[in-house]
Amino acid sequence: MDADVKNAAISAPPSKVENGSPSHVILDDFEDLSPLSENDDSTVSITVVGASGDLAKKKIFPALFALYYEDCLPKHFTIFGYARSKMTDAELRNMVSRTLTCRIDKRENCNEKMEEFLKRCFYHSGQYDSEEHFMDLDKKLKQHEGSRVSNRLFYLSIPPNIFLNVVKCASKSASSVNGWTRVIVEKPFGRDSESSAALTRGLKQYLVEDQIFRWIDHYLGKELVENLSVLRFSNLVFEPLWSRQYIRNVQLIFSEDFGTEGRGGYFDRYGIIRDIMQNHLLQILALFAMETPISLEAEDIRNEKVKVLRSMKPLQLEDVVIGQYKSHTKGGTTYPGYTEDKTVPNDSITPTFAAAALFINNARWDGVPFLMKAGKALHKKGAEIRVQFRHVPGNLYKRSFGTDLDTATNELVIRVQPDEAIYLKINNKIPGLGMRLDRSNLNLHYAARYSKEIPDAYERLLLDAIEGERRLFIRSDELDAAWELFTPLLKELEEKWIAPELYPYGSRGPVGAHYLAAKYNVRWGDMTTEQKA
Ligand SMILES: NC(=O)C1=CN([C@@H]2O[C@H](COP(=O)(O)OP(=O)(O)OC[C@H]3O[C@@H](n4cnc5c(N)ncnc54)[C@H](OP(=O)(O)O)[C@@H]3O)[C@@H](O)[C@H]2O)C=CC1
Ligand SMILES: O=C1O[C@H](COP(=O)(O)O)[C@@H](O)[C@H](O)[C@H]1O
Repeated sequence: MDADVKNAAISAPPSKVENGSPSHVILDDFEDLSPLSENDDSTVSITVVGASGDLAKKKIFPALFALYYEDCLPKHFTIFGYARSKMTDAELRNMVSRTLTCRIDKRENCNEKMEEFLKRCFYHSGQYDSEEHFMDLDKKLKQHEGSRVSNRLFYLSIPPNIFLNVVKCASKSASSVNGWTRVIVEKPFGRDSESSAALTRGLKQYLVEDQIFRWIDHYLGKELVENLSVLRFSNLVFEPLWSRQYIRNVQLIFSEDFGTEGRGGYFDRYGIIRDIMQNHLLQILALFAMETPISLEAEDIRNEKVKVLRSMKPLQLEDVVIGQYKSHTKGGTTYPGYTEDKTVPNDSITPTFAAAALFINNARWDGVPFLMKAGKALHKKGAEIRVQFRHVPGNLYKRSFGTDLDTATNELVIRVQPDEAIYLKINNKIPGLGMRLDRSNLNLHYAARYSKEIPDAYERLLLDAIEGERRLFIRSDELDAAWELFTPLLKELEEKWIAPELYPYGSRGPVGAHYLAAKYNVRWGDMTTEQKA
């Protein structure tokens, strides 16, 4: 990309992000978001590269439609699908409409809005490494943009080995000449510190940092993850407790009740530690544990997150348990083991489950175990943060809890998905003449409290990228720190050829995870039966 084009890209026209504050931080309702740009002189073209793929169909097109439905896209916008598969515009529209299953489905005028939306969707077939094909795309984009200032967003929804080819061709042949050009790069961003640094160097040959919306971490766009800072920094009752003085341990738990079906080829090269822990769970940990940022500006939040990541104690092999699911028959149905997937080598030792104990070496968190657990093909689907508090010193009601005082400690649960909720387990007197206690939940159950559906994380991230807001994307020093933490462990696992503990499809995962927690006097909160929140 030549210098002029780079400069045009950096000096992006003003968006709704003014004075660095994302406008939606202060809004309490998604509907309040007005169209991004009222400016009739500019247009945004969004090119979904890899439009024929799984993610594009499942997440990106539905999110774009939801944004359109909510009037959050600019007045002038065009969406292009780009991939090698041969397709006409009509075929793309057909594919998109068949897969547009999203939260909008049951809303008023959905069909009408969808028709309007589809009229703005087009397709261009081309190779990923052909500057000529991107030049053809550029011509088509120009036809739609007319004489307006053109802003262009490329979403790389393709396998990582072709990220660089696309960035090279798009930047050389299809960059905007008078507006901004931005590129959203999907995960995985490398396999380790070295490959991640090499990818960053590669991207920087063609783009400047401001243009790169690196490694879209869609967990940061989830409603309850976004709410973490609100919960902590806008309620006096939590922040004073948020330290080693009152918190015994923090648990970050991700589970899926299905295997790698259809994605074995990708997954086997990465495994669950790279797929979930090094990014989604670690990002949540950093947000959870960071100090109060100076402001809500992206850079201030990222500065605090990176301090947490750089304070982490190196991860020890003995603090990690890995597992892999095996075939299991239940109710007459046989669920295949990981290595039975045709795209996975028979002797694969790639972990589909991992648990780890991490520590932050700083004054606030010294000695507090942050336990992470992530697995596929488990008994349920969910993601949650569990904060287990310390015992009440000199507890007057000790006798009411029998010998197991651990069951009497408070626990704050932030259920990220499904069925979003925040609840606090407390001890309470059972009404009556006697003095008997039970455990009850102070419960903020989203479905009961709010009538609105929750936007998909991809909607938020796409909107932010269009607005130029970066707080949910990962800065290069954050990325480096995340890889620095996990790379030595990943290398050791691979070099020592450590075999994962097998667990049956649909089970609660390897027993080793319980021993790991027990080593730190912790019980996994999701393993105990608890009152339904
Ligand atoms: N799917 C998901 O749930 C998630 C995916 N991601 C990431 O998003 C990106 C896209 O994922 P997903 O849609 O699942 O990927 P796909 O495997 O579906 O690939 C997307 C498109 O890329 C093209 N493609 C696939 N393999 C190759 C290849 N070897 N060489 C060149 N082109 C190829 C195909 O289009 P064509 O043949 O038409 O050119 C395909 O439709 C990846 O980086 C993935 O890691 C991240 C989170 C979740
Ligand atoms: O990034 C990924 O996330 C999905 C889980 O996302 P969710 O929003 O459905 O919870 C996971 O299935 C996939 O393996 C991983 O790459």
